[in-house]
Amino acid sequence: MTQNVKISEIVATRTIAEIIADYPVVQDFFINYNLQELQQNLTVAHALEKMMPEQLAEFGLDSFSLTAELAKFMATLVDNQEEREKVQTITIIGGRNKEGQPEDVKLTMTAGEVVSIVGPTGSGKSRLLADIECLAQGDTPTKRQILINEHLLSDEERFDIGNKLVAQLSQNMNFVMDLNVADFLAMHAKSRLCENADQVVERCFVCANELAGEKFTLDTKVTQLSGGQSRALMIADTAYMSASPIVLIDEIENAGIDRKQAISLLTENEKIVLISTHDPLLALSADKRIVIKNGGIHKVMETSAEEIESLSDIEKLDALMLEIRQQLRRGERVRPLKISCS
Ligand SMILES: Nc1ncnc2c1ncn2[C@@H]1O[C@H](COP(=O)(O)OP(=O)(O)OP(=O)(O)O)[C@@H](O)[C@H]1O
Repeated sequence: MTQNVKISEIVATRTIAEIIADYPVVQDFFINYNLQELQQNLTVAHALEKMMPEQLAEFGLDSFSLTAELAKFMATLVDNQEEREKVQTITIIGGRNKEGQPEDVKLTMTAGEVVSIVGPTGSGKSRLLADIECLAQGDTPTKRQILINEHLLSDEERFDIGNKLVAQLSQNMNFVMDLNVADFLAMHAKSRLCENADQVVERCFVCANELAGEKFTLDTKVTQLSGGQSRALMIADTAYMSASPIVLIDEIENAGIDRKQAISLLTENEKIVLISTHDPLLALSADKRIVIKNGGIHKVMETSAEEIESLSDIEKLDALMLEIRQQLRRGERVRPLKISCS
């Protein structure tokens, strides 16, 4: 409420130029209503007075309702920003494993932390990600609770903020809209109120192509992208356009993309990143790992100094496997290997 009063005051008293200086995305609001010609040295109300009423009537608006629309737009902008900035920690409070035994865990993850989730196939890794995605409150099969900043969320908060807090990159991504890559990215940039949308779209495209094995163009239809290319596109999209402070990744390893680069991209900007994985390189690149067994959190382990040291050897092994994969893909014979085990 106080926030909305403050925004109304800003809209009523500041010039358009001043508002745009503080909230650059507001420029897009005026472009949407074809009002880019408004005199920027005036307040919104004064600038609108100087316009032909027909111009606004085209959108079924008058000066009063347009000012109210702008205040609403700015309030949403500020609310979203504040909610994201507010997330310092997420906490998992244990529930029950598949046999109904208690999961004796309270695990808190802080902004900037990368946590991997490991465990046998079918053990419950994706379930844990799903619990975080829906901000579970004891109402999923695991009976876990997820706290934000150490607080239980009310139903209203949970459904109101869930979508804004969590970005999910799942195993199977199917695009349903038949847009090309350029339009798809532009649509996302717009709906997420990105500043400098054109630049962000370009950056996403270049980055997605760096991550993906096979190149694609801005004209490629998203429905024609391969699994790996779609994954790469969505990783770049999440990294550059999503302001969600929590990123959940379900098995990135089979996508044929540069996983290390993908993770370092996603871990920029103080996000909390959780990755379910069977890949040793990814598991050990995290700050800690959650070990899942029989549907429950069995252990939480910090990545040790020794494990970090062995990462460079694991990377060499990984590069070797990649090279073998490439040879197979190119239709070549796999060259003899010379491996020494210590
Ligand atoms: N604590 C639990 N209580 C009840 N059901 C559970 C629990 N944990 C997981 N499950 C269920 O077990 C099934 C397998 O779990 P899930 O798909 O999360 O496994 P996974 O480790 O991600 O497997 P994969 O490595 O093959 O992707 C799912 O149906 C899930 O809902």
